[in-house]
Amino acid sequence: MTTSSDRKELKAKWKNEVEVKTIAMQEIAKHKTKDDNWIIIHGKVYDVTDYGKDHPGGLDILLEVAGTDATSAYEDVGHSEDAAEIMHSYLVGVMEGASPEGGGARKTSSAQLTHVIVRRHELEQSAPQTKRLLNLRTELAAFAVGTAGLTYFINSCHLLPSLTVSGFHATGSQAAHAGFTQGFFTASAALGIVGLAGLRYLSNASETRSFSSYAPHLQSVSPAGATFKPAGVLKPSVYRKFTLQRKDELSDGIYRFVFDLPTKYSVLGLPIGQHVAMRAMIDEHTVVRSYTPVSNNRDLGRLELLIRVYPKGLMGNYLKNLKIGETADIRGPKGAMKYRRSMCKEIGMIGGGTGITPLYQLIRAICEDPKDNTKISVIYGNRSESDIMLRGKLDHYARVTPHKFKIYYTLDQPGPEWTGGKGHVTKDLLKAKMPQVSPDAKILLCGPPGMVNAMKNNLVELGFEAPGGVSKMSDQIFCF
Ligand code: HEM
Repeated sequence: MTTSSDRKELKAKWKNEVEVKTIAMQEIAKHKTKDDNWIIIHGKVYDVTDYGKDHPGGLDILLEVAGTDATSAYEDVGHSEDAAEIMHSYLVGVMEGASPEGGGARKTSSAQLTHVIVRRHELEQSAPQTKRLLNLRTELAAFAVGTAGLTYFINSCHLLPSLTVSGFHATGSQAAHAGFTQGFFTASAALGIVGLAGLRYLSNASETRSFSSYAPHLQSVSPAGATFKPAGVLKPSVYRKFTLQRKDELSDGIYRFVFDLPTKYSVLGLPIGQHVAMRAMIDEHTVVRSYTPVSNNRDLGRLELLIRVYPKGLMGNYLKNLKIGETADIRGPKGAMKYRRSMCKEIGMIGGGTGITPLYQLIRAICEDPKDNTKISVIYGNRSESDIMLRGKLDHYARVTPHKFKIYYTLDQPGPEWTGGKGHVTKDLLKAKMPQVSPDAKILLCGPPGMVNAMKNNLVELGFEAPGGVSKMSDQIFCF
């Protein structure tokens, strides 16, 4: 972990390093091999040849962008501050034509841009309206309270009757006038109170315009909330501490870890399809792993992870040994997938082992959303029956929403009683279980790299478009 003094040192170093040479694009483009890999991020040139083997995202992904501007790919991943600091040590120059801050080469993904525009639009629209409503509400409240108070005062002092009866020997018209005045004040008070209640109702209703303007405990209205990015507790580039509330071993090696969010009404703020990164110091090394929670924004106050703990798995064992009440560093959301309702008509999913967790996020969102009619077909492969994760939930969705969700389990080592699929996922099985190639169909893959690569090749042979090295929402075959 980098301390604040390390950070200061790095910043000072960085200041000097800004004076580095300017490099032309033609020159940068020549460094595009495993043994000589330069990339551009925000207008700065980095030699990542030596970093490849240590890169938590893998060497291959850095090779995909070798010799090119990798800014948008880098930004799409949602790297942490740590990544930005590590990067400084690999700086070799500034791209010719880039601004001193590197802003010239900075690209903002269209998704981010849309988000900012929508937010600004919402603010412009709603702020004056809310202000107007507030002013009106205050004025009416003052009027109502004032008139009600005056009426009460007049009535309680019997001021009007005494005026009419004793002092002035009221005439018929004076008595009528007093009655009118009393009636006027009473009616004004009543109207003021009714008006106030009406305005309160209207301004509450206006809050439904923007998801983020709800009080947190009102935010999780439906799984469709996933199409927004609610103001959750996660921070994309800063790790926050979350306290372990419980851990259970569900079956051999599969653990559930439940972390508390800051309050019991807090919303995690994870768009469907995205994941979180967890960081820990293990044997003096910083270890970072990505996990997709099985809880979502509807599960207020908690973050739930389902993890297979392998005997040598660093983070799995770290979590297994974490005590209740201790904290873990988590940041997010991360990842290129942000599911939107009815993003396509059919989704095929192929999951292997723990790779079911990101797929499950989408399955849950779609099956629990009556307005989402996307059809999902899943092939879920495991070694043995006891390795199948989330089986109860998956079978439940297949039972209650059979018109949109089908699942086919296959095992490498099935027991004698097993009636599902056996062995590896073949091209024939893909043909039988996955959607046909169409612009309205997507295939999502998540599992061990061997499985993912084999599936990619088979699907491409079946006619699906081959994806690039860095996953994009627009890919027909999307790899988590
Ligand atoms: C000098 C440049 C880079 C540095 C220092 C760097 C560093 C890191 C670090 C520290 C992580 C762990 C997570 C975090 O703390 O953010 C990470 C993850 C990752 N990085 Fe990079 N990175 C670089 C460039 C890139 C580029 C150009 C790409 C894409 C083409 C990329 C793709 C990824 C991916 C996919 C992950 C894994 C994310 C996950 O597991 O959720 N990185 N990187």
